[in-house]
Amino acid sequence: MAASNKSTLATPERLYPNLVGGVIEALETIFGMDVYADKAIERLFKANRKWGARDRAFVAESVYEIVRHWRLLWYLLGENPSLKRKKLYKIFALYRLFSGKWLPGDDPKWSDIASEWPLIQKRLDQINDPNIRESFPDWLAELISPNKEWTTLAHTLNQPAGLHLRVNTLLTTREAVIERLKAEGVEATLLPYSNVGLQLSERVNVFRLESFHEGLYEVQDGGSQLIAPFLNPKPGERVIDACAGAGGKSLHMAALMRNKGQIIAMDVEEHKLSELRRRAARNRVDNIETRPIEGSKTIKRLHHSADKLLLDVPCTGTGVIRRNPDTKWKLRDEYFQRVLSIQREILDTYTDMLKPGGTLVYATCSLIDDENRRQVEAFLERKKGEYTLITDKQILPTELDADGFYMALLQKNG
Ligand SMILES: C[S@@+](CC[C@H](N)C(=O)[O-])C[C@H]1O[C@@H](n2cnc3c(N)ncnc32)[C@H](O)[C@@H]1O
Repeated sequence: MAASNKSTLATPERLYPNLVGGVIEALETIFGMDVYADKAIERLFKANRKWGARDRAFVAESVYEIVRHWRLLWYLLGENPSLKRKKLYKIFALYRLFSGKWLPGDDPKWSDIASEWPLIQKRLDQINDPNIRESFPDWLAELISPNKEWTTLAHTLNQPAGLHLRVNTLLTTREAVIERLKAEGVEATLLPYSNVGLQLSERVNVFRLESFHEGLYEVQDGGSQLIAPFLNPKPGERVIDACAGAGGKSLHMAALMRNKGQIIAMDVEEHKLSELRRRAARNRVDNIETRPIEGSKTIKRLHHSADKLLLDVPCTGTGVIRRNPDTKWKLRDEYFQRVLSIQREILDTYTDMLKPGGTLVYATCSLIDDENRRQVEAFLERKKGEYTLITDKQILPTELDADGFYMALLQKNG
């Protein structure tokens, strides 16, 4: 957080106590009850239906910014993190001052923080450690930072992410969608690095637009839009998307395949596949068949059946920290180890579904090498010459306006 006088949102004329109270309540839920920020905010909004768009934006922005800079704010205060209300109000006030936002100076609630400001500024000037400055736990920074410009990357991961769309080329073109959005009052421009991508000039709720309900586009980060073309599925092929979730990449592959051939979209969570079916109907995609994974039999039945295979595996989500800043505080080593072992198992067993000579993409939204290149190298070694790594790529938010992704293209030798 750079001290600045600019707020991305209109600052309310007053700091309404109920809104500030909402921010505090959300922080208590996030840190005290281990609830993700988006869910905590959703809950808060449901309980306060009278809040208007501006109120909601104020609460959401304040909560996200405080979560992003949680370590730094407590460091500046010179105290250990606490969930005591009084302390949280102090953290809120510090966040306002620090980001150059207006704080009512004559309110006694904020007076002590205002008097501590010179000391706080001194502490700030003396920080040399990027993990404190950019608020990352040391253990996580150690995992992400090797071979990367850490200071810049950590800073970039604290910038709110933009809103990207993937245009459904089965129904329309990027240019036509730009025009359509304009008529609906939304400004969009071409996303330079994805030939189906658009970026919106401001965050708007596109889900309420008619153009969205017509299936003309999906909300999908630009980095994520690079994964389906990396596998390059062709019309008429049989493709398996083994960790399809709600189908962001299945739908993209269907468009690349011109709706011809077959995509088998699998996941261990059936509710995600039912969301995928809803999205497919909206996108007028009819070459996707969903199949829940109920055990090893589901995989065995598809032995040697796919021309192409996408393994978009569960991961730590460290590439999407811009969107989910609480990952920094919620991620535990135990979960990290579990995810590594699930990835290993998916690689070892799901690759049986690929035909000899077929290609697969292993992908994560992680910035940690253990989940990425190292995971792939270990797989190649275990499989002793059965597979060849064709190429791999790490997308960094410092290089593209995108979330962080890793993708590796492998061939099953014939
Ligand atoms: C990164 S997400 C997939 C996102 C999705 N491909 C998309 O583009 O929207 C990983 C998915 O893997 C699923 N998953 C977790 N464990 C799995 C397993 N053992 N086999 C298959 N899928 C699994 C999760 O439910 C989650 O939907």
